This record gives sequence, structure tokens and C-alpha cells, in this order.
Amino acid sequence: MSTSIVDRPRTSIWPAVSMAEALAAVTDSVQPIMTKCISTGVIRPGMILAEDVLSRVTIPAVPTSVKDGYAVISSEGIRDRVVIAASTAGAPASSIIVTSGTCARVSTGAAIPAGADAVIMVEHTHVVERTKTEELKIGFSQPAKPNQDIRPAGYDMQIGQLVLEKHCVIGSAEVGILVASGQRSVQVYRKPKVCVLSTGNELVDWMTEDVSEDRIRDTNRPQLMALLNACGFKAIDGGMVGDTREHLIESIKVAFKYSNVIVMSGGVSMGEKDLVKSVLEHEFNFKIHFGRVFMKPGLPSTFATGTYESNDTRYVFALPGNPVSSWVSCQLLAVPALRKMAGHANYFQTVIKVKLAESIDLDIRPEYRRAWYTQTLPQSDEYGPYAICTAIDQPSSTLLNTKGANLLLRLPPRASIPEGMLEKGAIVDALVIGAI
Ligand SMILES: Nc1nc2c(c(=O)[nH]1)N[C@H]1C(S)=C(S)[C@@H](COP(=O)(O)OP(=O)(O)OC[C@H]3O[C@@H](n4cnc5c(N)ncnc54)[C@H](O)[C@@H]3O)O[C@H]1N2
Ligand code: MOO
Repeated sequence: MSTSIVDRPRTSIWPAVSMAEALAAVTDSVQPIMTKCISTGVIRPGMILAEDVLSRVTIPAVPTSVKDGYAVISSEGIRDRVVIAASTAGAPASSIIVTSGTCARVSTGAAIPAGADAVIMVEHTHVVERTKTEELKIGFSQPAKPNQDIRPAGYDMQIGQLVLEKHCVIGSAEVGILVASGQRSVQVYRKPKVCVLSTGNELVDWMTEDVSEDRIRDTNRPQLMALLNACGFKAIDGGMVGDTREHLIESIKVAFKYSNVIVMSGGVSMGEKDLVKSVLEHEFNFKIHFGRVFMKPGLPSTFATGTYESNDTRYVFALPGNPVSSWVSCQLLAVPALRKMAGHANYFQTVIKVKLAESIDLDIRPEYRRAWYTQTLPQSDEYGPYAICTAIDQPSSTLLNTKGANLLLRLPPRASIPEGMLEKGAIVDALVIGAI
């Protein structure tokens, strides 16, 4: 398909959808992908459960002592008792029977012998009779209530109990719970494979030493790959693509050999070399769900789906070339989609309320401004939390305004506020995009 430059549309054919519409289109299109069975022994933090986990065991299996002390019959008060045996953690106590006037020495976690209904801890006892090496009779300074310091069977976990839910993100706590449940293996979600590629005739690889004046280093690819890797996905390097239909078609085909998701940047606006949308629509027969989003930065952000060489749905996030635009729109559109595919139930970034550390003139578009989180401002004891913008002006070409940003301020469009600006101290929503 080819058209002359003189015939190109003079206004975009793509309506600028709202962010809410864009997010709905993305998250409605993607579903968690396949699952795999994994041995409990190799489960790792970051994996996501694809099934509910029920306990196969009761913990403790029998009543056990909560203290190091003596298992007694509580109704016998503080009378002296003959020590008949010792029950230690890990050793069966089945042969021991505590009867009137006797007690059994128990350690924390040891089974309570039959006949006993309470434990008196060692600090509340003294030796009455002994040999050189063994306790014969023990005296008690405090009585015990029935069931005192006894952990009943099933107190910590019961057979059949739901201990971890589907979509649970495994962390160190969950590793312990899973192992305790006695399950030998579990279903987890597979992570989507995502390929990152950059488009543009002007690009040279980031390793290039001398870059001529008409060229620029491809910063989007390493930056987006780093972002996706930091979010827990293995980004595949799809390389750089020239601005021709043939080159785009070939590179997209190669990327689909290795991945079901492509995150690409550049070539989605109104320029004569901006061919990506047309290639996806006409060469691959993909559905373009949206070709522009009313947001700053990232206006020409594009999302397309379709099939290629199999019945599996493929997803393409064709993001604007401007470096800040691609980085922000990847966080806003591609990351939640990948998180949903990977099985996360909460796939959107956490949103918190922050106070502005300075006044901001609002843009005509809803803006996602880069900012740093701080509890208090310098020379101020007023509690925030505050957001300090990484720069007052934040052009979408200036990578430096992404430096260290752990918040994206979600600012309303100018028309929604009569003054067209937000004063210092105004409270706004912020998406958390890094450790705070
Ligand atoms: N007539 C119009 N022009 C533009 C519009 C518009 O609505 N009408 N939108 C502007 C907006 S907003 C954006 S954002 C950009 C995005 O355009 P493209 O996606 O087509 O991006 P390119 O033209 O390919 O590149 C834009 C800019 O970014 C540099 N770039 C591209 N790729 C990389 C890379 N991998 N690493 C570093 N830098 C990259 C490229 O050299 C350009 O300077 O369009 C506006 N124009
Ligand atoms: O939408 Mo563009 O990303 O502002 O420069």
C-alpha cells in the first residue's frame, strides 16, 4: 500500500481517546496467559499463583507446648510433682502418660503427653529432688489454667484450609506458607514474552562511538528494556528498524517469532515516515484499538491486536518516539497489560495522594508529570507527603526529567480548573512508579 505525501491527511484520522478509554481497551483485550506446574522447591518471589492453594496438612499435627517447661494436670495447682519423662521437639510422646502427682518436662514445640492439660514454664518452677544429672521432683510457684501454653492441633494451619489465593504474588512469606502447606507443586502463570524495538532512520546503536550530526543514539530501546526488566519481565531486544514498510514488516515478523507482545517506539505521528499504524493495520490486518490518547506526554500512543501465524492473540504497543513519551506511555499502557497477562490481580500502579511542592500551570491535555516523593520539604516541618517535580518544564524530548522519578503526577487538564493552574500545596493523585 503506498500513498503520495501530497495526499496524506492534514488532521489525524485517529480520535484522541481518553486515558480511561485507552486503559479499558488495553485491559479488556489482555488475559492472563498460560500456566505451568512448578515444584514447590523452586518457587521464586515474583511468581504468581494460577490456582488456590489448600493445605495438605494440619499444623501442629498434635497439641504442642508453647514454652519450655513442664506438662501438668492443671487442677492439681502448685503441688510438687515427680518428673516421669521428657518430651522434646521432634520426638514422639506417645508412650508418656502424665498422671496425678507427676509431670513431664517439655520443650517448645514438643508434643503434650497424654493426661496433661497445661504447661508451666521453667521460670515458675524449682528443683525439689535431684540426682547429679537428673531432675526427680519439681516444685511450682504458679498454678496453670487449663490449656495454658498449649498450641492445639491445627492451631496454625488446618488440612483443607485455603492458605494462598489464585493471583497471589509470591514473596518470601508465601514461600514459607507454601512449603508449610505440604503441597509438592503448584500452578503459576507464565510471563508474557515482550520484544522491544525502535524505529527511525536517524537511529544508531547505543554503543556507537561517533554519532554524526544527522543521527541520534537509540535511547528508547535500552530505556524501555530496562523498565520492563525492572517490572519483572524479560525484555527481548528486537533491534532498530528503518522507516520503510518492508523493514517494518520484516522486523515485526521476526519479533513475533520470539514474543507475543511488541513494545515499539517511533513512527506513530503525522510525519511522512510515520508508517507504523498503517503497517499494522494494512499489512498485518491488526485491529488498532486506539491511535491517539489525550494525554501528555504520549499523544500518538497506539495499541493494536491481531493474530500472526497462529491463533494466539498478539499485542503491539506502538509508542511515540520522543524518549520521555515512550517511557511514560510504556508505564501507563504496556506495564499494566503485561502485569495482567502475567496473572496480577492488581495490575495498575498504586495511586497515592501527594501535595505539590510548587505551583503548576496545567496543560490542555491531562498530564503525567515526573516527580520525586518526599515526606517533608527542606526547611519545612509540615508533613506532606510532597511531590517535587523533576523539572518545572518537562519537554517530552528531555530525558533528564525522568531521572530518579518515582511518581507520575496525574494532573487534570487545564479546562477542568477555572484558574488553569494548581497552587503549591494542592493535593493530586500520583502513580507510584519506583521505590519511595
Ligand atoms: N504534525 C504533528 N506532529 C507531531 C504530532 C502531532 O500531533 N502532529 N505529535 C507530536 C508528538 S505529541 C509526539 S510524542 C511525536 C511522536 O512522534 P513519532 O512517534 O512519530 O516519533 P518520531 O517522529 O519517530 O520521533 C520523535 C522524536 O523522538 C526521537 N526518537 C525516536 N525514536 C527514538 C529512539 N529510539 N531513541 C531516541 N530518540 C528517538 C526522534 O529522533 C524525534 O526527535 O510527534 C510529534 N509530532
Ligand atoms: O505527546 Mo508528545 O508525547 O507530548 O511529545
